[in-house]
Amino acid sequence: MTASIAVRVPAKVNAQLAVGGRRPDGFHDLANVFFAVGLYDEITVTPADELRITVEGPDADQVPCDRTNLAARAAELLAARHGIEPRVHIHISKDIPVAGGMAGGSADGAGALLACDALWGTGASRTELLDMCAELGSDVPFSLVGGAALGRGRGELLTPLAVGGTFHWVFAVADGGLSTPAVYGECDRLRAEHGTGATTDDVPDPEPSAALLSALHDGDTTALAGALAAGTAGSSNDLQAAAISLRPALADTLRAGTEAGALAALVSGSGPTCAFLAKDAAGAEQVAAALRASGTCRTARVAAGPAAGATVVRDSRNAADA
Ligand SMILES: C[C@](O)(CO)[C@H](O)COP(=O)(O)OP(=O)(O)OC[C@H]1O[C@@H](n2ccc(N)nc2=O)[C@H](O)[C@@H]1O
Ligand SMILES: Nc1ncnc2c1ncn2[C@@H]1O[C@H](COP(=O)(O)OP(=O)(O)OP(=O)(O)O)[C@@H](O)[C@H]1O
Repeated sequence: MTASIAVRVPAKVNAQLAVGGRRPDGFHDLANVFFAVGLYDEITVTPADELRITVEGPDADQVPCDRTNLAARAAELLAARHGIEPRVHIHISKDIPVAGGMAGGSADGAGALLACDALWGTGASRTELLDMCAELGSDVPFSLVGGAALGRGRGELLTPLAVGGTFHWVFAVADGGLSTPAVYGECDRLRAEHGTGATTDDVPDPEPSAALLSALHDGDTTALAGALAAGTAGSSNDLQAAAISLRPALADTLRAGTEAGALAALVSGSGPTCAFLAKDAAGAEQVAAALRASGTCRTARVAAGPAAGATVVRDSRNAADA
């Protein structure tokens, strides 16, 4: 039987994204409260003559199938570290919106790393995997660990967070993505325009919100809704103003979700996906239906969390699949 391993990896929303000044290396220090939700990409690896990527799913045409794909870069990185050739076919079944601020590419990078490590028997430790994830991108370590975590540094230095319940979210998926560097750049531009300066000398160090962390810890949806709306300009996401500046129609999407009964509305990470917190599963379905009917987004998806991180779900070398 051909060996084949499949890994499932969740999307994320940033419950808080406090953005510090631009560092000399171009990145921004963050207090990034990552929260994994139950929307998944599945990455399947099988031995092949050479590295090959295929993608299926509604947005597959927007995903590169060359070596710029984060999954291909992950396989090459792992192979280079172990002095082997990355002879693997990586198939991505994509359900996470592309360039949507939900770490879809990062999920594929983390998933490919875990799957190839199992396929090749390279036996990387958790620390080595996390180190390679950080090399691939700031969001990639969280895609591996999932759950909820506070990300410091550029987001790669993770501390797991305890979450005391299930939270129900709705995600309004936009037509077309937003470039993450462009949104950070717009955040810097807006800060400079408002006379605050944009570098680490000018902007206070980002700090996690105590109220938000305790709402997560207590599983308290009402308290979390309050904390999501409590940051700069009415959002816990410091990139929200920049995303709206680049895509003004996002303000209409946020309003439509709020009018539909969402407890809180915010841009997910660098956007353009908008995230809405709902009271419960039925409330989430209701907000999603209203958003779909509002004409302010391409579609709306419901997802609960926290969701587990990258997980092997099929291994043809084992009799029992997960
Ligand atoms: C917006 C978030 O999704 C929130 O979790 C992340 O901060 C983005 O993480 P990512 O997509 O993994 O980003 P990376 O691939 O590491 O970096 C892409 C680009 O985003 C900008 N970037 C990213 C992370 C960070 N802390 N500061 C930044 O300024 C930089 O211009 C960088 O060149
Ligand atoms: N496996 C991948 N899946 C999706 N996009 C990829 C992948 N590999 C590389 N890319 C490129 O990365 C860009 C950003 O895609 P991605 O879906 O990761 O964005 P994102 O969800 O906004 O990321 P983040 O939330 O981490 O900032 C895409 O436009 C695409 O060109």
